[in-house]
Amino acid sequence: MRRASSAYHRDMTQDPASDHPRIAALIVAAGRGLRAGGGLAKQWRNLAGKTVAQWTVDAFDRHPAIRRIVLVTADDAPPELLPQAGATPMTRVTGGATRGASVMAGLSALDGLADLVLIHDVARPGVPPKVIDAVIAALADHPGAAPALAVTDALWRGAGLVEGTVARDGLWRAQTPQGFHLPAILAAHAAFVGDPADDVEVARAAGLDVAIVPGHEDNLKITTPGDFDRAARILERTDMDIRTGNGFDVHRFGPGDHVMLCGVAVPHDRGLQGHSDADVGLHTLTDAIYGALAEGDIGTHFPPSDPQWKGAQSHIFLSHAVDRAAARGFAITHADVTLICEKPKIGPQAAAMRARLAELLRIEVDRISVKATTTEKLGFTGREEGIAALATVTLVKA
Ligand SMILES: Nc1ccn([C@@H]2O[C@H](COP(=O)(O)OP(=O)(O)OP(=O)(O)O)[C@@H](O)[C@H]2O)c(=O)n1
Ligand SMILES: C[C@](O)(CO)[C@H](O)COP(=O)(O)O
Repeated sequence: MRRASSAYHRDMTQDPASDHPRIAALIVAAGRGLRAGGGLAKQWRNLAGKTVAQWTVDAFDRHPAIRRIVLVTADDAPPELLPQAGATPMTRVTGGATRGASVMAGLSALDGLADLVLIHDVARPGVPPKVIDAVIAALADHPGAAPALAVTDALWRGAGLVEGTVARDGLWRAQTPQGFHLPAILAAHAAFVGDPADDVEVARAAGLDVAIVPGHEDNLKITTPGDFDRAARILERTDMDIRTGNGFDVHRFGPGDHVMLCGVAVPHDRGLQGHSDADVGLHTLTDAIYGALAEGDIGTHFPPSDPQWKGAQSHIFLSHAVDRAAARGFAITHADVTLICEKPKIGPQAAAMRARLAELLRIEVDRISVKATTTEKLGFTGREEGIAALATVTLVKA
């Protein structure tokens, strides 16, 4: 049995002889969603900004272990609502009249192209990465693995009146993805007669052991109309992307009668030297934003070798970084700048600097901190040879 490893990389060789199993996600989306009502099948409906199917595809697309996605849909799936592929290759195949038939269509399309397959309901858009991780990890030791939650409420039998209580010990609420070694589950589905509740039933009928791994409440299946609101709340909560960037810069003193710091001209008996106006505070903040975006640094976007930036006002650089963040859907929620110098004194200028940074970052002034420190006469700032600056920014994409 080829062992699943935690060291998955999308750029691994596709060589079937590789030590790493090739893992595919099979997303079944050929159902009619009758219990959810609303006309349009539930997987094509909008949920917190994108279709249910797009959320589900994205959950597997961004999981680093998944090499390939097969999406199973009905022939009449609305073309304009089909999910877009991301970095992971995705193919679409036509499903059947039952869930089992749709799974079989997807498995057949994957034959020979994967070692492990994770079979997932499109109607579970909030599947957390750690649930996918747990299924994959368990496949190292078992031919099948599936997430589930222990039943915690009392269970009754009855209709209108309670007729009895059912022992809940050892009962589980089954979820997906249900993961298997592909050849084994393909053979199991091919041999199965009837309409299985899920792939675990098929696997067990073929004598395959299926390990139970921890499921998650966020992995709910949208089944009835009320599930849409619950799923939207989960996705809005879990899809937040919060980033921190840091920056550091130094400029040396030279001749002059002021220094530019955080966009404010501060009178001083020397100036700061640099290719631009040498505003060490703005440069540091700009680098922090590029860092949070993982888009290089100020030199990447404004090369010092380019004469057009000679003497440039540094707010141009900061505004570019702020525009990049906005274009990527990020809001800057906080910036903290520390200026390191013996002189000039920063305290009397800090309010003006915060106000200018609020304009440039386009956020409220109470989200901006400007502070200063000395190095106790130690080092190059202590000897008053230059000014150093540190910055930290927080970016949030909701
Ligand atoms: N012929 C079918 C039937 C179901 N499914 C998929 O299997 C999963 C099972 O979830 P379920 O809630 O039963 O979906 P539906 O069958 O669409 O819903 P309903 O039973 O309410 O019609 C869903 O992802 C559904 O799209 C499928 O691919 N092909
Ligand atoms: C596979 C499944 O999601 C496990 O919980 C479920 O059985 C499929 O949906 P259905 O509501 O039982 O049709």
